[in-house]
Amino acid sequence: MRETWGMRTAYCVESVRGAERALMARVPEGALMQRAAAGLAVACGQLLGRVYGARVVLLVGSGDNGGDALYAGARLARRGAGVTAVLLDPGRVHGGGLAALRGAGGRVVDAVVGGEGRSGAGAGGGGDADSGGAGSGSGRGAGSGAAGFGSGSVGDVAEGALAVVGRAQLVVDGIVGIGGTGGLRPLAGRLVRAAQESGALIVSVDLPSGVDADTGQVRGDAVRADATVTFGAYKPGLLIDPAREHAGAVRLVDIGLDAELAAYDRDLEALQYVDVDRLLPVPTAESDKYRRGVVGIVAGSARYPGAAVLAVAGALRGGAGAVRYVGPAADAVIARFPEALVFDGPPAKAGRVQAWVAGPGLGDDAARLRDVVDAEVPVLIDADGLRLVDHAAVRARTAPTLLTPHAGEAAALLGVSRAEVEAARLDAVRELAARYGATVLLKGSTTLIAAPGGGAVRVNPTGTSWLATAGSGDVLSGLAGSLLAAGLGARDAGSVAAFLHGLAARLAAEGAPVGAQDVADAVPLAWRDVRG
Ligand SMILES: NC(=O)C1=CN([C@@H]2O[C@H](COP(=O)(O)OP(=O)(O)OC[C@H]3O[C@@H](n4cnc5c(N)ncnc54)[C@H](O)[C@@H]3O)[C@@H](O)[C@H]2O)[C@@H](O)CC1
Ligand SMILES: Nc1ncnc2c1ncn2[C@@H]1O[C@H](COP(=O)(O)OP(=O)(O)O)[C@@H](O)[C@H]1O
Ligand SMILES: [K+]
Repeated sequence: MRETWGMRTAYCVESVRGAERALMARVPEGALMQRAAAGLAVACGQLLGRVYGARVVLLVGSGDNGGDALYAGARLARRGAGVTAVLLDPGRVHGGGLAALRGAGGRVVDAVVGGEGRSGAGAGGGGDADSGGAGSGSGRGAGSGAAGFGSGSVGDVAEGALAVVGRAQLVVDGIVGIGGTGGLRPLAGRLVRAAQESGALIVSVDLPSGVDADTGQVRGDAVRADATVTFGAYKPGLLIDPAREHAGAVRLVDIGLDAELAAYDRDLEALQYVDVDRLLPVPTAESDKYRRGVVGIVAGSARYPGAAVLAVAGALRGGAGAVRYVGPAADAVIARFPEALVFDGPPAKAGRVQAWVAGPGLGDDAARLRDVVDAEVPVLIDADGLRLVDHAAVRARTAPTLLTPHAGEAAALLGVSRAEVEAARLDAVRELAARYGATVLLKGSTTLIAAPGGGAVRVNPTGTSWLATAGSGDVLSGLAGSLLAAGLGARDAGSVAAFLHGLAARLAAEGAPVGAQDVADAVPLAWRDVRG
C-alpha cells in the first residue's frame, strides 16, 4: 500500500530509553505500559478476528516486555478470550501485569517443572486487577529467579506449558524486548519451537525475542513472528535483515514518545514516497540537457558488454539530460540506445560530464577508472571498479564519492567474510563509509546507505528478492549516477535510486522472475508511481 506520510525513523535502545525516562517523568506511573498494552491488545484482536473464545497464550519473560504481554492478555481476557500466561522465570515476573491477568480471569502456568508454588499457577489466583500489583515502579514480583529462564535446562520444561502452547491460536511473545541480549535461551527456545510447530499466529511484543534491537543481528535462536507490535519508535533491528525477517508485519504503537525523541539523533531513516517525490529531479521551462546533467558511464568490456548496456539503461531513466558512454561496448550501447553519446577514448577527453559511474563489467581497465577517480565531479564506483580502485585515491577525493558494493565486495574491502557482512550490515556500511571517506550503498536483502560523516543511515524500504538477478546492480549504478549528475547529493542519489530500483522491480516482477532489463524498463513506472 502506498504510504503518503514522511520519513520513517528508527532509534537505538539507548535513545528510546532516554526518551522514555523523560516522558515517564511527565505522565502518571504505569501510563506508558498501559498505552503499549492497549495497542498490543488491539493488534492481537485484529489478527484473531474474533476475540471471544479465542485461545491466547502469553510467553512471559522477566522484564517489562512480559509486563506488556500480561496487561494486553488481561484486556483480551476481559473481551472473552481464554488467556494463559506461561511464566519463563516464575520468580521474576511483572507483578502488576500478573495481578491484572489473574483479575481478568486469565490462567497462569510455569514453564519449568516444580515452579508452580512460587507463581501460584492455575486458574484464578486472585490479585487486584489493574491495580499495579506490588505498586512499585516496575511492579516486578520479588524472587530468587534462580530456576527457570536463565538457567533452566531444556529437560525442565513443564509438559503442561508445552501442551498449552500447542493448543494456542495466538501466541504473544513477551519473552524479551529492548532489554534482551543474545539469542533465546534453551527453555524459551523450546517453547517458541512448540509455538512455531503448532501453527499458531505469533505476535512479538516490541521486538521478536532473540534479535538484536540496535543492529539487526541474530546471534542464536530467535522468534519468527507473523507480526510485531513495537512501541514509541522503530528500532533498527526491525528494519534490517536478518532480524527484520523475523519481525513479520511491523506495527508501530504511538505511546507519546515523539516529542522526547526529537532530542536524540536518529540511527536509521527510510525515505517514503513523499520524501522521494520531493527529491526527484524534474525539468523546468529553463532546463536544457546540460542543466539537467550529463552522466558518464565507464563500464563494460569485451567480455561483459551487457553491463555497459544495463548501466546506460539505468542512467537513461534517472533524470540526467544526457548519457555519455565511454568504453569498448559502444556498438552494443548504440544498438540498444541510439540516444546515448558514445566515445572509446579516455574519460578525461570524453567531453562534459557532471557525474561519473565507473565499474560495472569493467574487467581490468584500471586506466579509465583512474581518470574518473581523478575527476573533480561526483563519482560512483561499483563492481570491478571497487576491486581495482586505489583506496588512497578514493579517500583523497574532494567531490562526492558513492561506493555501491554488494556484501561480497564489501567483505573484500573490509577484509572480512561475506557472512560477517551479511550478519552485521549496519556495522559494515558505517565502517566502510568511515574508512573510505565516501558515501556507501551496501546492496542486498536490506540496502543501506551511510554517509562518511556519520549521521542517520538510510535503509531502503522498497525492493524484492526477485532483484537478486544478474545485472540488476548495473542498472542501479546507472540510475544512481544519473541522479548524481542531476544534482542530488550522494546520500540522496543512492537512496532515491535504491527506492526507484526496488519499486521498479516490484512493479516488473509481480511475483514472477524478472531480468535486469525488465527492471530498467519499469523505472519510469516507479517514477510515475512516486509522482502520482
Ligand atoms: N522503553 C519504553 O519506552 C517502553 C518499554 N516498554 C516495554 O519494556 C520493554 C523493556 O523492558 P525491560 O527493560 O524490562 O527489558 P526486557 O523485558 O526486554 O528484558 C528483561 C530482562 O530479560 C533478561 N534477558 C536479557 N536477555 C535475555 C535473553 N536472551 N533470554 C532471556 N532473558 C534475557 C534480563 O534479565 C533482562 O533484564 C520494552 O521492550 C517494551 O516491551 C513498554 O512497556 C512501554 C514503554
Ligand atoms: N535477497 C535480496 N532481496 C532484495 N534485493 C536483493 C537481494 N539480493 C540482491 N538484491 C538487490 O539486487 C541488486 C543486485 O546487485 P548486484 O549484487 O550488484 O548484482 P549484479 O552485479 O549482477 O548486477 C541490488 O540492487 C541488490 O540490493
Ligand atoms: K518480545
